[in-house]
Amino acid sequence: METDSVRLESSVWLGNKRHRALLSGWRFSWTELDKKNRDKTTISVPISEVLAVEEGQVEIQPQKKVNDTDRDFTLFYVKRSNASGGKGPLWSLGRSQFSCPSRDLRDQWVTQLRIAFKTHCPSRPHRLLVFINPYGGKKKAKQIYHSSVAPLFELAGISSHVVVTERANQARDHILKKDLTGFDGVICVGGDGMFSELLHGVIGRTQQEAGVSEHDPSVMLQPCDLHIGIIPAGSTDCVCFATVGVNDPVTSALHIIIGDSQPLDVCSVHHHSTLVRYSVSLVGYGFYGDVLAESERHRWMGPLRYDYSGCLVYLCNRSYQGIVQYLPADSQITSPRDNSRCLSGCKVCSESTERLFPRSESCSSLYSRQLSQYSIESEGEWLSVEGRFRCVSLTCMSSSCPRSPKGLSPSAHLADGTGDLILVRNTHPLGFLTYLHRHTTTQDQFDLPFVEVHRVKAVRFSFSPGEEEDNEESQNITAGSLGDPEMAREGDIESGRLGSQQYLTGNQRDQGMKEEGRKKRDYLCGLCSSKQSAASVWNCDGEILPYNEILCRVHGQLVRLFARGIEEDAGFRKYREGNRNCKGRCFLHN
Ligand SMILES: CCCCCCCCCCCCC/C=C/[C@@H](O)[C@H](COP(=O)(O)O)NC(=O)CCCCC
Ligand SMILES: Nc1ncnc2c1ncn2[C@@H]1O[C@H](COP(=O)(O)OP(=O)(O)O)[C@@H](O)[C@H]1O
Ligand SMILES: [Ca+2]
Repeated sequence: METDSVRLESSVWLGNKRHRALLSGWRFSWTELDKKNRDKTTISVPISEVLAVEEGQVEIQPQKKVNDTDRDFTLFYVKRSNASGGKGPLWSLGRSQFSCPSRDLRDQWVTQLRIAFKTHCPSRPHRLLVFINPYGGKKKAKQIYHSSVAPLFELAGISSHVVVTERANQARDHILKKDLTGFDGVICVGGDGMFSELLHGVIGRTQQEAGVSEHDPSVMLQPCDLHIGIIPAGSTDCVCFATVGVNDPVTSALHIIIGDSQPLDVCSVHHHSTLVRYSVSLVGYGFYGDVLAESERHRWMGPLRYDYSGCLVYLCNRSYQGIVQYLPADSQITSPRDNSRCLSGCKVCSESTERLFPRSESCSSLYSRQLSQYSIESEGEWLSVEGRFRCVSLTCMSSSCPRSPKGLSPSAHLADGTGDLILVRNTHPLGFLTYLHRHTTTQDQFDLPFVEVHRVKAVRFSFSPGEEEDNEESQNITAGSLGDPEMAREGDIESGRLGSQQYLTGNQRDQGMKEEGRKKRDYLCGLCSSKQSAASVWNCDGEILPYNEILCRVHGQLVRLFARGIEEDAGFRKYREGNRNCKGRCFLHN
């Protein structure tokens, strides 16, 4: 329940200008007064966006410096950048130094402001577990964290335990196995692959603790309380961009500090009744799978590897035969072509919370929700599409990123419990180029005769193995029914990005890894030179999955991020669109 807000009002000085400062209604504002005591400009900051109040004149960059005069205090708060001419999603640290008429009044201001943000913002994190991937993106994650993020955490009184990873999956395993008592959130400094490690750790741990089997595709997964924060320092940074609106370490750090909370839909991916991955941004076959596989050979190029591989794969001109079955979402509510955008405070997402988690949920209604949400057995509701596809993608969110500021599905929602399925049928090379190019412009990429898009709750994919992809048996070894997932986790072999990330045991795992490695190698070598009928691989949030058949389900609002969705007003939209129009491509704040 909301407690009464604190109130204080007095005259203060900012530099040599007199102001009236007012703390009231959970806002702190200061108004410049002219010589005749008339109001000039007012700046108003919600208490929820105040980071810290310090006695004296304080600076934190490059180092904390305090000039302790006994009538001064410094306020640190979230400042919307107006570099774009409007209130875009880019935030910076605001700092204002106030001088009070007396020390007593200064002490009152400091006390009251601190009381205000402590009582009004109880969900701010106090202790964070931070994972830094020193090899992600342009290999600048450590520098980004220590120079731009750590000083802000310190200023806000957040203590952090930092782990610089030494191998792939270290962050995931840490979250799965180590004592996390006292941590209010886990943070990754890296790209989408690093985020994915945290996602798997947090979901896996929550299910372990709740006694839920992740391998059962019809199970109702337990929503996760531990928040995930992302400091972007990777190559695509799609999850950060799509949930914050910009890839900027300071903006993300500020969202973390003020304890923002954004629920996120997650898609589970099963192969033959075994959970193989979770995904939030992309489960893609064909073009996106081929680009990812090709890009792994050029990792030394850093983020540019995707552009280079994208061109190569485009020139290969490949398509794949398959069957896609999907369970449509309720088309009465929203549609992927309704031209809406999921922005901060999205009504569709907040109304979905009620639908996904009814308030009067008893044990029995929880059970009935499980059955109704996952009535996979009601075969009549599934629709089927067969054909030859350039690419097939499923995304739980818009998947916007600097390469594509409106994303794979611009009207998708972050937390509505649905995903968008995009089917791009085989077409001539120029047609496909038009489709790809439209991701970077304001033109509608779905308004093409060979593209269809559906809002879905679940999808089954089955691609026909081609001549090179004839070993169904090896897939059973790699990811068949593998028994106790807990046992498997214990002995999980460390692997690079191309290695197995499944929870396998003993010989099965070794054999499976060899097979999987062989398939990936064959795939990479065969790109372009192989026949049209060869299989692609799945791109699952940047991880390669070499299966022909998978089952995907969307789990509404399964995890929570320290974010609030994209804040965008008309001014920023104009700036963004202007940027795009002038160059055709729009790379924002990367
Ligand atoms: C002619 C211009 C073509 C431009 C096409 C642009 C389409 C961009 C859509 C991007 C969707 C991104 C979905 C997110 C995927 C990431 O999870 C994954 C891994 O990221 P990271 O760990 O940071 O490396 N990134 C990719 O798979 C890159 C796909 C790039 C495709 C060109
Ligand atoms: N110390 C490490 N050495 C090797 N790989 C790592 C390490 N730490 C994390 N990884 C793996 O690196 C992959 C890519 O990391 P990411 O931060 O997403 O960078 P990028 O966006 O450039 O792909 C992730 O899948 C992660 O599992
Ligand atoms: Ca969604």
